[in-house]
Amino acid sequence: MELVKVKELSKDFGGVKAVQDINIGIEEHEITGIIGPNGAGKTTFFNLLTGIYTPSSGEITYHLNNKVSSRHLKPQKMAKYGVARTFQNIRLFKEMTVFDNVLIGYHCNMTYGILPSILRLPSFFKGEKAANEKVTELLKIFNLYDKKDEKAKNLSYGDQRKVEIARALAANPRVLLLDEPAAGMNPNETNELTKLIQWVKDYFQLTVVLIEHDMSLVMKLCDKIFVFDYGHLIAEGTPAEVQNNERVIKAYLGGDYVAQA
Ligand SMILES: Nc1ncnc2c1ncn2[C@@H]1O[C@H](COP(=O)(O)OP(=O)(O)OP(=O)(O)O)[C@@H](O)[C@H]1O
Repeated sequence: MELVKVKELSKDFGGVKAVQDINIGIEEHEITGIIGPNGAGKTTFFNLLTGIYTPSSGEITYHLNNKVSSRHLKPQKMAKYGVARTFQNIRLFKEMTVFDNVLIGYHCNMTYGILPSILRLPSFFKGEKAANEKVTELLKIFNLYDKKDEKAKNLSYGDQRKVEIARALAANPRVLLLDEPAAGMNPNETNELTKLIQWVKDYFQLTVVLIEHDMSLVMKLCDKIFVFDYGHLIAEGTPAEVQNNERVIKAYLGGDYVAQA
């Protein structure tokens, strides 16, 4: 079943056509990769998917609990719809602890309002307990529990990326969008992350969409790959299909990559 349908989607910035006439469907419970050279339009596409940008034309439709289409997409509403994301440039609260950074992701799940918090009503304590349990579970999954009281800024780059993913998962999403999750990671960290993404996808029954330049991660993880170049969709298919696509080889991967793959 298609969870996200993108129809004739375009985004212009003045004269720059960042995304042009994209038509794709994202299947539920699959890992979908968006790849392409620098400037191909991948991040712009994510920003359209999460309501940061409004399309110049075309439409995005999420088939979640309710049908949600482009004109209702707003960044602050995405978590409520069941869509969470991470960013290419890590956006943690650097002075806050690892635990509190992940806890923030949970806040949109809190069912009690401000009054129960102020009055310390039972619903407040119940909510706090559930939040603590969820954050603890996620930190253990990401092997970060020992670092829960560290300030985020003191963690390695790889660990900061994991905190960001854990924070996105704390919102209990159905769709997880990862913008270059392995950027800045060494090969061991990338390998660990590759396994983790697969694991959390299965465990939390997620639909994952990721942008990534690291081809080892993309080729191992993705069920389907869409290749962008100059804002256009130039190819789509399984990792094997995409690797052997002439247009992709020319535009992006290069002959060397195919030899390694
Ligand atoms: N806010 C903006 N204003 C003007 N131009 C923009 C804006 N955002 C992106 N662009 C332009 O749109 C094109 C696509 O950029 P985008 O960042 O989406 O590419 P990308 O595939 O994510 O690249 P990278 O892999 O380097 O992150 C580029 O030419 C970029 O300069």
